[in-house]
Amino acid sequence: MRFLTAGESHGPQLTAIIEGLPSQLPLGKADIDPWLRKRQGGYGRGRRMVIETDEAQIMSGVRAGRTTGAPVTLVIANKDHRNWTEIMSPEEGGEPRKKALTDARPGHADLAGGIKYRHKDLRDVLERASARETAARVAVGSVALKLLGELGVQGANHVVSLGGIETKGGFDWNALEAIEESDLRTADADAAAQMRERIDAAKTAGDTLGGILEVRFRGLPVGLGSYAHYDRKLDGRIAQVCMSLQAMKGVEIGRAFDQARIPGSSVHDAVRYATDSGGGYTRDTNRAGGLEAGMTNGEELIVRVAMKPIATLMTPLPTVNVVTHEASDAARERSDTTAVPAAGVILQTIIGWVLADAMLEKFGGDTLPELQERVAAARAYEKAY
Ligand SMILES: Cc1cc2nc3c(=O)[nH]c(=O)nc-3n(C[C@H](O)[C@H](O)[C@H](O)COP(=O)(O)O)c2cc1C
Ligand SMILES: C=C(O[C@@H]1CC(C(=O)O)=C[C@@H](OP(=O)(O)O)[C@H]1O)C(=O)O
Repeated sequence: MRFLTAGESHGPQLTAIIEGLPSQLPLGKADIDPWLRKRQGGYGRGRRMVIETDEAQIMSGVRAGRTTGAPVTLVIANKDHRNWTEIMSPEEGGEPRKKALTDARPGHADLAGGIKYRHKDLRDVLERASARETAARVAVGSVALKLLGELGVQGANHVVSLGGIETKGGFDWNALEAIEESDLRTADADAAAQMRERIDAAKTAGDTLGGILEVRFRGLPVGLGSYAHYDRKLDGRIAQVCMSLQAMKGVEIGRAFDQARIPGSSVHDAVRYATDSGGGYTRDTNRAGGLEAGMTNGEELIVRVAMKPIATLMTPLPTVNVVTHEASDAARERSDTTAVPAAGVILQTIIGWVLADAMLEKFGGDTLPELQERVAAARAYEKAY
């Protein structure tokens, strides 16, 4: 499978085209829109999220609630565009240049992007660098999650820490409802209350906060990805999509950074075979986070990602005006104080894409029923092996 997205933050719409989906996959707005709404949520987001109520229009590739095998086109309107029609107009004219953004924000794409594409109005950079683009990626990823669901794979995401406040108790699949109900995507209500206070304080100070997200998937068959070549290794492919998400600066599988400090006997997962309960391999622990040698090993996939604090500061850092070269304060654009909870939602959907793609690679199939048959056969083989 492959996909492309297009669209600017304040342009008319975001567009995504997915190619290579099997036919006969039940698919409708109801599979996509809840993910778009979740991505907009979370305590600490800015006023843009009040303007937008994201929903996807399915423009091709689906008829009567099922994929046909043709490319699927998804469109998400930017409601805010009506306030930016002149500034964003593709026509040549004065308006965009009059309001040029020239005070490059440290931590954002502005300066390097301006030099790279030779823009002096840094809006030409930020419009596409903006994480608004992630609405399109989430729409695409939600389709992947739908496919995974049909193949018996379930995902989850939660906030591990935000602004230095750690959640306690780890992750529990039984706590999914509490996570979904929390505006900080954690079942730890005490930590959430502290996070809210810290976000309020950061906002008052004109500052911003980052955090750590965890994404999990269970029900994955053994052997997605491969050890045979670097670009087929699933850990590398997962890290790529995570790192390509705006503001993500670190990825670990399992608890890799802690494990780097302790001996192997406390890191690797002992193997058993369950002769008494219908067969199948089990592990005493899952410290590897479900991946060995670039392949799923049948255990739960655990990915953790570090998000840096938002770059746009209302109490700005010193910068330089790229037209006059004079010292100035970094541009103050409307902005989020934190987007950590939203990032968990995005990460789950985009990792879901990698997993769905790896499923299709291993099992093939032009249609969902063929894929389902092959996955079922692989699961039986895994147990008996
Ligand atoms: C959901 C989400 C929302 C974001 N909102 C903002 C924002 O309001 N203001 C901002 O400066 N950066 C925001 N960012 C981060 C920037 O887009 C990002 O830092 C920038 O594109 C530079 O890329 P890099 O941080 O990956 O180096 C957001 C990121 C995500 C994932
Ligand atoms: C629009 C979204 O996020 C935006 C991401 C973003 C950035 O610089 O990345 C900057 C802000 O843009 P605006 O100035 O329009 O409020 C965020 O709101 C979104 O997530 O849908």
